[in-house]
Amino acid sequence: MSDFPVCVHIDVRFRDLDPLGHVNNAVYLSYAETARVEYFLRLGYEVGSGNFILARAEVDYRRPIVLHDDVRVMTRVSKMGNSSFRMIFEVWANGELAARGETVQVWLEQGKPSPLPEALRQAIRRLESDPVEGL
Ligand SMILES: CC(C)(COP(=O)(O)OP(=O)(O)OC[C@H]1O[C@@H](n2cnc3c(N)ncnc32)[C@H](O)[C@@H]1OP(=O)(O)O)[C@@H](O)C(=O)NCCC(=O)NCCSC(=O)c1cc(O)c2ccccc2c1O
Repeated sequence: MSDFPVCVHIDVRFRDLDPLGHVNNAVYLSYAETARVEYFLRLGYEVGSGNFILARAEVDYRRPIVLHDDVRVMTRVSKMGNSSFRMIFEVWANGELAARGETVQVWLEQGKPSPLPEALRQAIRRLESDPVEGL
């Protein structure tokens, strides 16, 4: 199994649920976002001249999550491109895989896709213990 450098605990809120009592599908992306933001914080990388934007998100749903489940989300970088990089995430509920997915982030400078800064690559290299394709 991959080693994820970041794992966050999620408190499932009543408003996350659909009328059947399951966490709504769109909410999984906000859980993944919580882990992604924690990953960026852990990188300690100061965004200077540019910013990230999310270009793509996909999710495979494996089992429902309900209120009071013990939910954890893990994430890591899986592939570095030129101006983009991919992250995978897994959502676990009570020790079972509930969903996994992937997002693509693009680095923008003056609003245009630009080569990922070398300092960002180095920060990711420091945080990740497994090899990352393209890094
Ligand atoms: C995303 C765009 C800026 C792409 O613009 P454009 O199409 O002109 O770019 P290129 O064709 O040159 O591609 C550059 C680069 O990106 C890869 N790529 C582009 N689109 C995709 C895609 N759909 N899937 C996969 N990969 C894609 C492409 O392969 C190139 O990769 P290289 O590595 O080879 O260079 C433009 O389409 C755009 O602006 N789209 C709208 C984006 C948007 O509005 N997103 C939602 C809001 S942002 C957001 O929600 C967000 C969430 C977070 O959790 C964040 C967390 C932390 C920081 C920021 C966050 C954030 O912004």
